[in-house]
Amino acid sequence: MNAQFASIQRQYSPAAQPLPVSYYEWEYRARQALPNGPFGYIAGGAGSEDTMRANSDAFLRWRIQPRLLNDVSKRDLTVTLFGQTFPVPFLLAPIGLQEIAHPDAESGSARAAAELGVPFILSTPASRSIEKVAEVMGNAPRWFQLYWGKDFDVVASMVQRAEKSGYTAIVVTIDLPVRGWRERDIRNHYYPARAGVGTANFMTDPVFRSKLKQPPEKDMDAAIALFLSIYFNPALTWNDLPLLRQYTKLPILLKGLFAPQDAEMALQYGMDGLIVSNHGGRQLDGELAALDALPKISEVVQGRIPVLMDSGIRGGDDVIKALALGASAVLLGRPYIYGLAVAGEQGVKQVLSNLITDIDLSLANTGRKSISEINRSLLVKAQ
Ligand SMILES: Cc1cc2nc3c(=O)[nH]c(=O)nc-3n(C[C@H](O)[C@H](O)[C@H](O)COP(=O)(O)O)c2cc1C
Ligand SMILES: CCCCCCC(=O)C(=O)O
Repeated sequence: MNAQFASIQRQYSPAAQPLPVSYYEWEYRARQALPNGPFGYIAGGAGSEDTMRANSDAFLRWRIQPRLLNDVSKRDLTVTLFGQTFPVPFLLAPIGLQEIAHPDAESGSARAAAELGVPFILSTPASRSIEKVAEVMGNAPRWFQLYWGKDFDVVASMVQRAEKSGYTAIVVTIDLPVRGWRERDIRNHYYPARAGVGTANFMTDPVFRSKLKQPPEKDMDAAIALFLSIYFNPALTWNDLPLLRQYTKLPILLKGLFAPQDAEMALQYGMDGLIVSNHGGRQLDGELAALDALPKISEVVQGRIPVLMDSGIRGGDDVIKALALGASAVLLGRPYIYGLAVAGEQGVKQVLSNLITDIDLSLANTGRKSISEINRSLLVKAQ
């Protein structure tokens, strides 16, 4: 582990500050910190939350079989994606509306990520703008997640703002043509976007603003109505994808991909990367666990483009299992938002530094020295 992580680990060690350690403690403390509405929005999934549970259960069906006596005194956690080398094999998943968790919001998460060199993926429905987050991150690595709404002028404008502000990849999320059936939100009557939460990238967008009769500062209701009317785009198809290429030179990844046939399509359409994800079980209950979908997708792709994965990553062993099943890197979702909810930026930093240490120790205990040495031979199916 490099000295920077070691010193942050000491600075934020649970002994020095009474912050949680395990995922379950963070979740418990977040539940205490937040009202029902925001907590349910973050923690909840679609329907009866079968898929959300399946995401975690899937990791239990694989067991790690270490190979020992292999001098693991020096270890390398780096991964290289699209020519950029990152110090750890995970990125922060795009999570919108972060101000419902804590006033530090995306600025806090992005600052914590930047301090540790963990790449941060900013969401389209963020509560802090593309430019604001770029400002707090300096030169630290960041990608932009795109919800491709109904108004392509606005979509293109956001992508170009991201490119100009130093984001180095575009993640197009394709698994939200419409909102999922989220029972906790229905029960709690919780629809924060209707109150304008998560609209920072729209309210600051010159093209979006040009479509309003009055600026949002003068008529917020009309601005929110326009946002809601263009946000979801159930009509999007594969044939729309080439258009995006005309507006950016950045690598384009598709997030939310599940079927091997769709992986074939993504290759045909020249996509640069894929993220196997079921949105943390928030969209379609009954879907396969994300980890179970990963091996077939990586078999189709055969290493031609990076395949990333999220939905259910909680600890270092989960990261190792996903990498062993073909992921080039993984995305961390809810765990860091619970860190944000409990202790703002410092909570995120603690969650990240714990995970980094956990991955490092787990790697050593598998008998591997580097992420590139992780492969399928590390795993056996649990009986
Ligand atoms: C509160 C919340 C908001 C999210 N917002 C977005 C988003 O704006 N864009 C996106 O692509 N995915 C979004 N996701 C999905 C995450 O990127 C990721 O796929 C998911 O959290 C992975 O599941 P896990 O957190 O259970 O590991 C969101 C997830 C949560 C929990
Ligand atoms: C109208 C705003 C919807 C935001 C969806 C964000 C997301 O991906 C999620 O909640 O999941």
